[in-house]
Parts: sequence; C-alpha cells; structure tokens
Amino acid sequence: MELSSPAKINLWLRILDRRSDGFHEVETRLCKIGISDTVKLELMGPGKSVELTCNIPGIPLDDSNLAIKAVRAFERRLGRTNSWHIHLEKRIPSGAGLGGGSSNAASILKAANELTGKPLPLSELLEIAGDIGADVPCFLLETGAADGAGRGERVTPVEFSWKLPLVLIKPAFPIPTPWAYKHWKDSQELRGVLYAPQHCPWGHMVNGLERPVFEKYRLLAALKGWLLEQKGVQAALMSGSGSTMFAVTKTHADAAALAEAAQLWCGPTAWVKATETLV
Ligand SMILES: C[C@](O)(CO)[C@H](O)COP(=O)(O)OP(=O)(O)OC[C@H]1O[C@@H](n2ccc(N)nc2=O)[C@H](O)[C@@H]1O
Ligand SMILES: Nc1ncnc2c1ncn2[C@@H]1O[C@H](COP(=O)(O)OP(=O)(O)OP(=O)(O)O)[C@@H](O)[C@H]1O
Repeated sequence: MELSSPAKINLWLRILDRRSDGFHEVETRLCKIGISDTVKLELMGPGKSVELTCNIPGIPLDDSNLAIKAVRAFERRLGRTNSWHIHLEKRIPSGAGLGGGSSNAASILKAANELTGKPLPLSELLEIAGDIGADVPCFLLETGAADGAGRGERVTPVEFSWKLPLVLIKPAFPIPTPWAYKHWKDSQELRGVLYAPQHCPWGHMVNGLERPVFEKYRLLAALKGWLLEQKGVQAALMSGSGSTMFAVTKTHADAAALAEAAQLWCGPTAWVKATETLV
C-alpha cells in the first residue's frame, strides 16, 4: 500500500507553560502543506520482522525510526505480530519543524490498519499516535488543518479554506525539538526582532519557540527580518521547533519570485521550496 505523507507548518504555536511531566502545554494550529514523502507498507505475512528501506542516507533504519515505532505500536495494540516491509521516499527535510517523521508514522498507522481489515477505530489510532509523538495525531485527520492542545497531541479538525502561497527555507542545520523546548523558559528576545503575533485574516501568527531558537541561531532571526521586507510577503514565521522559516505571500507568482531571491540570499546549501497550504 502506498500513501502520500504530507509535511506541516504551524501557523501559530503558543507555549503556555512547562508541565510537571516535563512537556509543555501548547496551543497550535497545524496545516498540511504541498510537500510530502511517499510511504509504502507491505504485509509480508506471519512473523515479526520489520524491514525498512529509504531513498536517502541519514535517516535511521532501526527501531528509532518513527515509521517502525508506529508499526510496532499498532501490533502491540492488536496483540499480534506480522512481518512487514516499509519503504520511505523522503522529500521532507529532517529536523526541519515540518513534521516529516511524524507524518510518516501516521501514514504507517493508516496503512497497517487498512491492510489488516481496519480492526481499530480512528479514536484508537489517535491514542496510539499521541504516544508516538505530539505531531503524529494531526496527520490522521482528513482535514487540511487541526488545532492541537495539551502536548499538541489533543487534536481538533479545523475547516481551513485558505490556500496560502508559501515559501519554505531550511538552512543546512537541523534543530532537535527537545533542545528548543528545553531552552524556552530561560530564553530572551533579541532586540529589533519581531516576535509579536502577526495579525492576518487567517489568524494571529506567532511561534513561542522563536525565542530560544533565535538566541542561538541568529541567522534565522535575520532571515525572518529579510523575509518581512520582501515584495508580496504577508507574514513570516519559524515552523515548529525549526529550522525551517516560512513566508506567506500574496500570490503564487510572489512565492516563485521570493523562492529565487531566498536561494540567492541563503546560498546553495539552503533548502528552498515554494508550495501552499492544503485545504
Ligand atoms: C514543535 C512541534 O513540532 C510543533 O508542532 C511539536 O510541539 C513537537 O512535536 P514532536 O516533534 O512530535 O515532539 P515529540 O516527539 O512529542 O517530543 C519531543 C520532545 O520535545 C519536547 N516537547 C514536545 C512537545 C511539547 N508539547 N513539549 C515538549 O517539551 C519534549 O522534550 C519531548 O520529549
Ligand atoms: N521517518 C523518519 N523520517 C525522518 N526522520 C526520522 C524518521 N524517523 C525518525 N527520524 C529521526 O527523527 C528526527 C526528527 O525527524 P523529523 O524532523 O522528520 O520529525 P518530526 O519530529 O516529526 O518533525 P519536526 O522537525 O517538526 O520536529 C530526524 O532527525 C531523524 O533522526
């Protein structure tokens, strides 16, 4: 079975407080976007082996891969095992704040459930997904957008009809999500950088993790300032825990022109893509 595994951006990510369990209470809107991996899952028959292949190096092929975690979690819930083969065709960069691994995990849960006769309802798949990671549940919903609460795993589908033209820019370095959250509480804002919510027709765009991430990665703060000065840009924000910065533009033509300019401004090692939110 083959599934498209879309990336996400966070149109807003408000960090409310640190919880006693070490996670942070958040309010977020996650929007699927037009950049996706392809996930293939094949049921090989009786057994308990999971073989994982991937089109690019640098992705873990052991049990730490979220796709393997997902099929193992699915089988634990069912109380039975099979042998599987997973293939990942990766296009979403890792450590990017784009939910690539989480999206892959959700696709595996969906495909495994389909291939075994749909034994689990969506509510149970959402529970399993939330245990794998906060970003996983939103990808199980049919809607293009979802609001997350709690750790971010308590998701509510959102009818979001804005097809927003986007430019995504990921510098060559990844940012580990745990690191960003760990440094949130004691971080300080940099002078002259916009952290305040940007009031747009589709919502107030803000990301509380910009404060710790920009303190260490000044390039991202500078990139946000540059984006906000460019023609046709309506808003600019970091996605999730970074390192991807994204701009919302007025038109797709503005997005295409901005992507070209951004590739020149950031240099050839940056990953730059023009796309849009999925409705
Ligand atoms: C930053 C976002 O990607 C925005 O959508 C999410 O909040 C994080 O989602 P995720 O990458 O799936 O994160 P998880 O794999 O659940 O958690 C990774 C680590 O990030 C930290 N973490 C994550 C979510 C949260 N609400 N508070 C946290 O402090 C914890 O140290 C956790 O161990
Ligand atoms: N299926 C996967 N695809 C990519 N990376 C994966 C996968 N499974 C585990 N990883 C590991 O997890 C790390 C985070 O991966 P990725 O950034 O794609 O996931 P995510 O946490 O869902 O996204 P985000 O960057 O929004 O936090 C990667 O650096 C990689 O080492």
